[in-house]
Amino acid sequence: MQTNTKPRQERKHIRKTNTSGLYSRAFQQAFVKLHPRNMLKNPVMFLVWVGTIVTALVTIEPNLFGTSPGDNPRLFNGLITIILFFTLVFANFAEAVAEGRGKAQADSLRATKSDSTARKLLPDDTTQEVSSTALRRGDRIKVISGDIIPADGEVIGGIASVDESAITGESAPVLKQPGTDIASSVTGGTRITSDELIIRVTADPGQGFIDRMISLVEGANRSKTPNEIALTVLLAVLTQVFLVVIATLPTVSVYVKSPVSIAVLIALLVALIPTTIGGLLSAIGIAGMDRVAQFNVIATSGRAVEACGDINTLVLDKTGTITLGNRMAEEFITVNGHSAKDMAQVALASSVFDDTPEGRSIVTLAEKLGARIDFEPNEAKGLEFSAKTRMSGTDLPGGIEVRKGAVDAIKGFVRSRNGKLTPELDAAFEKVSRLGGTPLALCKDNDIYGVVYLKDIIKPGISERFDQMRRMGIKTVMLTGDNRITASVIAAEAGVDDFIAEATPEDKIEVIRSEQAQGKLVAMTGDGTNDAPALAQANVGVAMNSGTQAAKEAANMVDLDSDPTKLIDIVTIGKQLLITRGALTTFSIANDVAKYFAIIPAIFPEIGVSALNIMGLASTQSAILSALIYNALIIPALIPLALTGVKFRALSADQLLQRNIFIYGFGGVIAPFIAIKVIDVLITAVGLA
Ligand SMILES: Nc1ncnc2c1ncn2[C@@H]1O[C@H](COP(=O)(O)OP(=O)(O)OP(=O)(O)O)[C@@H](O)[C@H]1O
Ligand SMILES: [K+]
Ligand SMILES: [Mg+2]
Repeated sequence: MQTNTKPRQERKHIRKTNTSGLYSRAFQQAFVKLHPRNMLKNPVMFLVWVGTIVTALVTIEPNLFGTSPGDNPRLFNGLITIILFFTLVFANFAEAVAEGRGKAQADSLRATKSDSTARKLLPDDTTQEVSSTALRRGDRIKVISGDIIPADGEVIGGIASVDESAITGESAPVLKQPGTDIASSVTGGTRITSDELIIRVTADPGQGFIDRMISLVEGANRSKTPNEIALTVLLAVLTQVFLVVIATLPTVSVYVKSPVSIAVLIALLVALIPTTIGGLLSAIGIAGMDRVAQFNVIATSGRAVEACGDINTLVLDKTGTITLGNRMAEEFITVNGHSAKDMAQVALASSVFDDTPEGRSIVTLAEKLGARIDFEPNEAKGLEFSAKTRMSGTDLPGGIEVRKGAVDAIKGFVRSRNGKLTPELDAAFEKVSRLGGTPLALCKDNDIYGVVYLKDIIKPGISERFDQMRRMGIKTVMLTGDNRITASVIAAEAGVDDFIAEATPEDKIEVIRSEQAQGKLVAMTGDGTNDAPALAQANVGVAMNSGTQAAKEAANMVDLDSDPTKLIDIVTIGKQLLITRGALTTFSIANDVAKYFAIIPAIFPEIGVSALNIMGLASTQSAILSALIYNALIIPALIPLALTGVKFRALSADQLLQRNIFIYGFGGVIAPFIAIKVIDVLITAVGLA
């Protein structure tokens, strides 16, 4: 087996979104989002919202809820109100920036959509000009070179090249023709660049692929993911606990003769409840979907992206996913005393009707070796390759049957016609298999002529990717229709954990089910109609954009670049999303330690808790304001991290947890001590407190 030693070509396809004006629009949105209907969705921030209103009231009338202590309660309460207000604005800003990136992408997609006129084919095959919005599922339309295809559909006539760059960003035109699974589906909004096509419309207006993409990247129907809901509930419970604790403080404070004003209580509450993660939570989720979109993958829901982070098992095809997949006939190995010329002749006859890349490469090699068609093609009949029979071939005039296919399939064919099998055949089969190639046996009636060596190459860099997966605790399973020896050679070289050889399409769904029965979450890629049930069964199913409509509908993600290895990148993004959320939650809660040390001694200076005043803050007021200012500023400070995700390393879940607790837990305790002290010095210097 030869492998390419060139470094792996990075096929990143990061989509560029126009970010000019993104921040100013997000800043405006941050104010719009202050509407109570919006704030209610986030219990932690809603409490801050209520607190802001109360502090605003005691700014206007300091004695509204009992007397406010201090020299100038109005100034102090006013400062608290401003800081709380900005805490809300910063949290909304985080969400708006995350949403804004998706909106920019939606706008660029929308630009590809235009209400054009379409040529609808009437039952008598004459054409009628109609508006593209009048087209319905089932209509037949004609598109000619230069047209924007007005709707999603299946090609039922003609052959033409189509520029799909509007959705894939890839400028090379794609050939479209009827019949073939892959090449017969077209997407509305793409442009036909040659010839003409007859298309059967498969989507009503507004329901097409681009329409769905727009609403997805816009987050129009984004709903919270299960993990996000769980965390929201946890944060709400934590918030309630602090609320109860703070509510008992006035009683305590009367007892220790150190009255605490309502504004101070609210400041203390806001400092202690998890506003950092509460403010960044939805931004983290939106950014995760957005990162997937930047990889040119469209996810149908945030849930799907998040599920990627929990994946235990990755099911991958061999041909085209782990290997480059353009299997070419490399060599004909003759058996049973047949000459090379005779074998080439039979190989050509077996493949003239075989339209697969394998079939075409066999024709090319046979012709190179001098073979020529020596029968009347109109009197012969082609037998298409199927993954079930694992054979293809031609019925020649005069009842002669020429077949090629998987060696055991051809052996079965020959045996059923009382042909003889020789050890020579097994030797040729083994030779090709041990090279990691696909051996195809070739026969004419019951006589075996030899073995065709279909050569394939493992994608450069793929074994490093599998190593990465293993370190993350993800099991990789390779599925192939190929024989056991070839499968084991490729599996060993690529470094997958497990493989299944001689797999039928049904085996795929079986593998997924059995992994799921053990409580595993499974991800897979696929493109054919065959794959649709397996894509639906998998927890994460990624369909290739080049695939059939059925596969795309069954999947929860569509890869616009049709690159099966993208699944590995998506899993990484999902993991990163979960890790980012965990890290920022840890950080947010660890922050409380420092805020506690800053505020409690400041509130109760009389009763000796000043022993806690290890920070040596200037005054009660300065301590409270410093803690609150830190609490507000930490949100925008962490927006970049929330949007890009914490730096990702391929480690097991346990190692990652340890590492993150160390960095974000320990860092979360230390950072506010320093920051609050610095803010205290600054605001004292400018005379604010
Ligand atoms: N055009 C063809 N004509 C005859 N036999 C073929 C042809 N293409 C493939 N085969 C045989 O059928 C087997 C099954 O093919 P199938 O496409 O299901 O699996 P595969 O391509 O080998 O594996 P993978 O699951 O990685 O795609 C192949 O291993 C090969 O032996
Ligand atoms: K807080
Ligand atoms: Mg295949």
